[in-house]
Formats: sequence, structure tokens, C-alpha cells
Amino acid sequence: MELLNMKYPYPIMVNLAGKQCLVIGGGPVAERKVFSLLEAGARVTMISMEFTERLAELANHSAVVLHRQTFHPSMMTSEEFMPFTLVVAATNSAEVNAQVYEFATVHGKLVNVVDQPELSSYIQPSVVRRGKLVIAVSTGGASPSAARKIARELDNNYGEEYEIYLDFLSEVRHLVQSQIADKQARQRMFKEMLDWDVLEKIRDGSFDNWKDKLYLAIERGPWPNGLAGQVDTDRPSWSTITDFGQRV
Ligand SMILES: C[C@@]1(CC(=O)O)C2=NC(=C\c3[nH]c(c(CCC(=O)O)c3CC(=O)O)Cc3[nH]c(c(CC(=O)O)c3CCC(=O)O)/C=C3\N/C(=C\2)[C@@H](CCC(=O)O)[C@]3(C)CC(=O)O)/[C@H]1CCC(=O)O
Ligand SMILES: NC(=O)c1ccc[n+]([C@@H]2O[C@H](COP(=O)([O-])OP(=O)(O)OC[C@H]3O[C@@H](n4cnc5c(N)ncnc54)[C@H](O)[C@@H]3O)[C@@H](O)[C@H]2O)c1
Repeated sequence: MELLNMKYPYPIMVNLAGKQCLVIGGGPVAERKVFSLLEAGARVTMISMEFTERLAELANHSAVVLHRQTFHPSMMTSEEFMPFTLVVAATNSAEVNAQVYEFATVHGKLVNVVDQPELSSYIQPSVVRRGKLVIAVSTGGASPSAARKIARELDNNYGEEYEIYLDFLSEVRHLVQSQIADKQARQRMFKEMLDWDVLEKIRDGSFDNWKDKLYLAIERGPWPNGLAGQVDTDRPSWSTITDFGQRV
């Protein structure tokens, strides 16, 4: 079976809020990994002989815990290792990084090895963030520069307005879920509301006013309870959901 031979990375968004993560190494690459872990709300512990200035500064503000020492598997009993959800091997020694990998894998931890993508159990993509919208680009280690370049292109195409847009979509989705009982009606609404010119409204400053009117209209209803197509004439008809948002 074709599927059995596939070995593509499995793309998931991991919730690391409040999770303990361990980073071995304290150079610029470790620093980059630590900043993205902190952005995800992780609690970071580091082991390294040396640390960059910014890492030392983070430690001064209690954002990370630093252990200034050489990594050796024996220095951590498995009990101590238990709290770590994931591990990053970011020293400049391929041998030490491979040791970290072995050690972490034996203990069932997710591990990123910065110089050996083939060992990594996860690879870090290049990321564009707009609030709830996360666009991740990966080449699976083939060309980190290409991943970065493509992410920059997306960065130019998806402006800051997407943060407000995603908050809006999330909010209106909850509102629709509470107001429209019929599943088909809801799903059609979710699809068709993407055709409303919301991004345009955010850009031209008319969004807040329009949103208030839209929410009132959704709350006012009434919305169909029957099957698609069986809608009373005084209710917003199926054919007008697309332009419902434009008319409020
Ligand atoms: C996306 C990003 C995320 C991040 O790290 O935060 C990331 N690398 C970034 C930048 C970058 N890295 C390197 C350059 C120099 C130019 C070049 O070499 O191309 C640049 C470009 C730059 O700095 O502009 C050098 C490099 N990187 C790796 C190796 C080792 C090797 O290939 O063996 C070497 C060679 C070391 C050497 O030999 O000197 C390995 C990995 N780098 C990855 C991720 C993973 C694969 C991502 C993928 O392709 O899917 C992977 C496998 C492991 C991992 O880290 O998970 C981040 C962009 C952040 C942003 O968006 O701004
Ligand atoms: N994944 C990526 O995006 C990427 C990008 C560039 C480079 N790299 C690779 O990452 C490696 C690290 O890059 P860097 O610029 O941060 O290197 P660096 O040389 O500046 O820092 C290495 C760090 O590892 C620590 N270290 C070394 N041996 C150790 C040990 N036995 N125990 C504990 N700490 C130890 C050092 O004290 C230092 O803080 C590079 O050698 C390169 O192979 C990866």
C-alpha cells in the first residue's frame, strides 16, 4: 500500500503553554529556539557552558532557568527528566547533540536536533503570525533559507488586518453557534461569510460600525431550523447569506 511508504512530517500545532521544555546549548541558535518557546508560553530550562547576552538577560528576568554546565546524560536522572515535554539539542557539537537525541528519545520526549534534521522528531518551520492565524512553512530541512524566503513572501501578502479578521471570525462563529440551531445552516454561514468584504472594511475603518450592526442582525434572527432551502420568506434566505453581511 502506497501510504505505508510515506514519511512526510506530520504538521500539528502543539500547545506548550505552561509546559516545561529543555534546551541544551546557549548560542544564537539556542536563543532563537528559546524565544519561540517563550512565545508559545513554555517554561524553559537550559543547560550550556556559555549563554548569549540576551539569554543571560532573560534569566535575570526569571523568564528562563540557566544551568551553566556541560551536558552529560548521567547528570539527569529520569525523575528529573520527567517534567520535560520537549527537548532541543542546540550545541555546536554534533556528537553531544546526538547524545541528547538518544537520551531524550529513550525517555519518549519530542526532540529537535538543530544540526541533524534526520534525527529530529520535530522540525521547526519558519512562521508568520497574525494573532490566531499561524502560517508555518517547512522544507523538512532541505533548505531553511527557502522556508524563510517563502514565509517572507507570505508575510508581505497577509497584513496586520488578519489578526482582527481572525478574532472576528472566531467571535462570529461562537455567536452563530449560539443563535443558529440548524447544523447545515450554520455550516453554510461559516463558508459564505468568508465572501463578506471584512478585510476591506478593516482597512478602510468601517469595520467596527459594520460589526455592531451585523451582530445585532444575527442576534435578531430568526434563523432557519429546517433543512436547507426550507426557509420562510421573512427570514434571510439561503441565496442572500453571501450578501447578508454586506446589507446589514
Ligand atoms: C525556519 C527556521 C526556524 C528556526 O530555527 O527558528 C529554521 N532555520 C532557520 C533559519 C536558518 N537556518 C540556517 C540558515 C542559514 C542558511 C542556510 O543554511 O540555509 C538560516 C537562514 C537564516 O538564518 O536566515 C542554517 C541551518 N539550519 C539547519 C541547519 C542544519 C542542517 O541543515 O543540517 C543549518 C546549517 C548550519 C550550517 O551547516 O552552518 C537546520 C534546520 N533549520 C530549521 C529551521 C529546520 C528546518 C526548517 C525547514 O527547512 O523546514 C532545521 C532542520 C532544524 C530545526 O532547527 O528545526 C529558521 C528561519 C526563521 C525565520 O523565519 O526567520
Ligand atoms: N537549526 C538552525 O536553524 C541552525 C542554524 C545555524 C546553525 N545551526 C547549527 O546549530 C549549531 C549551534 O549554532 P550556534 O550558532 O548557536 O553555535 P555556538 O557555537 O554559538 O553555540 C554553541 C553553544 O553550545 C554550548 N555547548 C557546546 N558543547 C556543549 C556541551 N557539551 N554541553 C552544554 N553546552 C554545550 C556552548 O557553550 C554554546 O553556548 C551550529 O553548530 C550549527 O550546526 C543550526
